[in-house]
Amino acid sequence: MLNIENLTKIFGANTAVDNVSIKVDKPMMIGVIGASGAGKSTMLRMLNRLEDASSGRILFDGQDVTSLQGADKRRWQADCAMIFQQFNLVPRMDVVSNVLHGTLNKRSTTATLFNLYPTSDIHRALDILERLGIAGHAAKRAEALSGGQQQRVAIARAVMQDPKIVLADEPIASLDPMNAQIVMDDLRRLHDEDGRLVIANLHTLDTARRYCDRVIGMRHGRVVFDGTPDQLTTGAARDIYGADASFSEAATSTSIEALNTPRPAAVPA
Ligand SMILES: Nc1ncnc2c1ncn2[C@@H]1O[C@H](COP(=O)(O)OP(=O)(O)OP(=O)(O)O)[C@@H](O)[C@H]1O
Repeated sequence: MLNIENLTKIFGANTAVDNVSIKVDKPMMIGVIGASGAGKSTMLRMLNRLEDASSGRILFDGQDVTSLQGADKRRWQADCAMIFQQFNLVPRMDVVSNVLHGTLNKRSTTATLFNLYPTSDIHRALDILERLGIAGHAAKRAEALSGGQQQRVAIARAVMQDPKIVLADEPIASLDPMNAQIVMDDLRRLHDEDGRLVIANLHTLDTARRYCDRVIGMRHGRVVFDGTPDQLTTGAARDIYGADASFSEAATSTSIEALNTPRPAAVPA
């Protein structure tokens, strides 16, 4: 379904993403790991066309999305929802309106300017918030919510887009361990329950191992590991992070509970 071919991004003298090729045959949850500056964000941003590739192609269901322009590009961006570390909500706007923003790319400018949403969309937004356990906050301003709750609103906004791919760029990097777990559980549900392809940049090995079906390791812009969580040994991690023999997994770990514990259901806010 997704075929990344020889994707490269050059910023001046710096090659941020260097000839990356990745093939994804079916929806799954993919974690991308690597040291700071490895090129993880740049790759994700090229996928949803926030950044243009210097060379290479991204094919989705056979269509080259790297060459899309205008309305076609916006349609692709709607199909390819993005979740950011800092949530990127409109802070003074209420939660349900933030979620309704997920339909922006599919609506006319007039409807958007006058904040006109069909009742069916409002009901859908409330249903999504309900499913994520935060419907009780629907009328509050986004800025009044905790970080974890805001990230769940961002996930709800992504679901509202009904995307084919959900991209998450360090979605839990600003959260405490408990909220990080709730957010990761929600992202996992977008694959398990909705069958979506989810690709998340993660800064901790244990999270990638625990939640992902496939892990891609990047170093200096290149893919240096592509395998299952089981194959992600300490040695493989050392190659990804470029650490010497003293490499400690703890340095890339969060305090999210120990590996292999059953995932609890998301708890309501
Ligand atoms: N807009 C830009 N202009 C110039 N250089 C950039 C730009 N965006 C990223 N870079 C550079 O590209 C390289 C890869 O950055 P990127 O943010 O993709 O890495 P990352 O793996 O996501 O790191 P982090 O985990 O710190 O976010 C870095 O050297 C970075 O400085």
